[in-house]
Amino acid sequence: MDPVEKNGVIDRWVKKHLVLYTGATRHPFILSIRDGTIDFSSFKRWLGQDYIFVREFVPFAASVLLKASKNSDDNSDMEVILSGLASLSDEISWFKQEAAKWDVPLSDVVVHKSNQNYCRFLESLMLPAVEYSVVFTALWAIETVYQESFSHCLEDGSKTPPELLEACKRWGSEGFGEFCRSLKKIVNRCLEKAPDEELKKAEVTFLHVLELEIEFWDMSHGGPK
Ligand SMILES: Cc1ncc(CNC=O)c(N)n1
Repeated sequence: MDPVEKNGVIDRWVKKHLVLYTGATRHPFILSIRDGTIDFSSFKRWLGQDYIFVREFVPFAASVLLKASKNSDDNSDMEVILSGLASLSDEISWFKQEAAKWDVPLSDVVVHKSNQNYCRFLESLMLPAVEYSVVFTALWAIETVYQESFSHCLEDGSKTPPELLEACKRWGSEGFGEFCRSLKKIVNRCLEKAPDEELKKAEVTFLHVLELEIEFWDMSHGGPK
């Protein structure tokens, strides 16, 4: 086995699509948090939209859990996803608390087009016919973009405003990093065994997540709409 093969499919894809990957994980929105120049109205816009996204993400994660219980050849997959679902329960409470702190009325957030597109994409992945390896690739990518983005705002030398540290720690912490590494191991295992056509589908799904994440950041970063 050559060293590239040994690293697994995911590392190969990240290398192959590094420009898009970096576009999602080092977006100007994130860089503005890290260098302290962020406009708080952008953060508030992100907060309201992401609360809506996360509420849609819960049934998606649950659909992956369901597929794990039926298709997985490793019964620890289910435990990993279940722990993710448990954190989402915490996360929803956090969003509500944070929104109150920032005076963002969650009940009347108007869903932005980019968010709607992303949620529609999640819905398409919830269909029973979509393969386990494909949905797991999406789950890994969605979580990892946030992990890589927010951990960047906690690194030495970052000037993240203290008001935003808690948000950054939610996804940038070591615990969430460990969770993402567990997801990556599972995806690599699934993809190693996937037939070529399924592998191609998973790669396209990965790229689609990156594009949707970039559009999500764009929406937060841009002017009021
Ligand atoms: C747009 C987007 N992508 C990924 C995440 C992280 N997953 C769950 O919280 C998120 N909250 N929002």
